[in-house]
Amino acid sequence: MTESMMDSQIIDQLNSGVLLVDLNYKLVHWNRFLAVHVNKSFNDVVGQSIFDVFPELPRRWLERKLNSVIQLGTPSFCGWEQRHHLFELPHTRPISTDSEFMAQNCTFLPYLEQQQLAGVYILIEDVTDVCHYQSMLKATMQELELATRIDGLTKVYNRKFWEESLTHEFLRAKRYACDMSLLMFDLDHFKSINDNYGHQCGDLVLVEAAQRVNSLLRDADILGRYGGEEFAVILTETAQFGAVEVAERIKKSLTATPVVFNGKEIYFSASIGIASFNSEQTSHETLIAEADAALYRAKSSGRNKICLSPTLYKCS
Ligand SMILES: Nc1nc2c(ncn2[C@@H]2O[C@H](COP(=O)(O)OP(=O)(O)OP(=O)(O)O)[C@@H](O)[C@H]2O)c(=O)[nH]1
Repeated sequence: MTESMMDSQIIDQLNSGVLLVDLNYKLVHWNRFLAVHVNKSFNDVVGQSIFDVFPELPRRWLERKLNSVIQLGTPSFCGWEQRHHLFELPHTRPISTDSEFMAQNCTFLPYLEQQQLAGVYILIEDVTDVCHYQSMLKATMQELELATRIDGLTKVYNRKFWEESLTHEFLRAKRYACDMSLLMFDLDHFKSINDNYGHQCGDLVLVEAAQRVNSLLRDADILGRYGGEEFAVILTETAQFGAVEVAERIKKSLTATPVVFNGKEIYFSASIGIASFNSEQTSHETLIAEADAALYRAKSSGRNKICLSPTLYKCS
């Protein structure tokens, strides 16, 4: 057995495509893997241009690639992350993937005959599994990243992310002298809802309150769960007057209809504190402290009220 016969037997056993083109891009050889996946025997295609056999190939790009291998005599590579596939070969994996075609890593190697460059070998490696698992990993990472920002119960932002956002918005407002307001609201007598109807009912009220408020806000506003039954909203580009309007809407929406739990109607309300950005405030914490003080006044003046910071506005 000659060395070249052994080579071609090994090449035929490979679980990757091996294809040889001459300097005019005509097919000189391909292995069994390709014959199976293209569903054509080598004899059907020998001597034909690679671009006729695979009309889907990006001709200009591939010609440039092959030319550089021919001219420089050095290998080249195209991974699936750059191009998912070059050749439209079906994949045979029993997994659902994003594409009906096999994801490929393609390597281009100079082919020498008697020390002379005579063509280019193209190795086609099936990386459908790698591509699939990478996509799954990416999706999971994105979900995880989202989970670190979201409150598990109410699905609004958690306190950590919300406070980071406030830091950012505060700096922006200070730098560009923008309007910005903060609403902090706390459900009234929430303990008695838990005590009278159970924690599941309390949870339902929290979820419903968050949803109602979220539906009233602009896309640029940032709603977060600050703690237990306390929420906070950053109203970007919103001065005090606008913030009062939003607070009135929230107050109305929360009290308008009850939550129904086990056939019982549970009415609920919230007390709301408002603080607006001004250039004398030194940090976002000042703003929180002012909104919190206003919320405290809303509670102590009877609940289901809106109060502004500082005390220049009477609670309504
Ligand atoms: N169901 C439920 N209850 C919660 C959750 N987080 C905090 N709480 C409850 O919320 C209640 C808050 O009670 P308080 O701080 O006394 O406030 P309140 O009863 O709303 O009274 P005011 O705020 O003064 O109107 C406590 O009973 C907490 O256990 C939660 O995620 N789910």
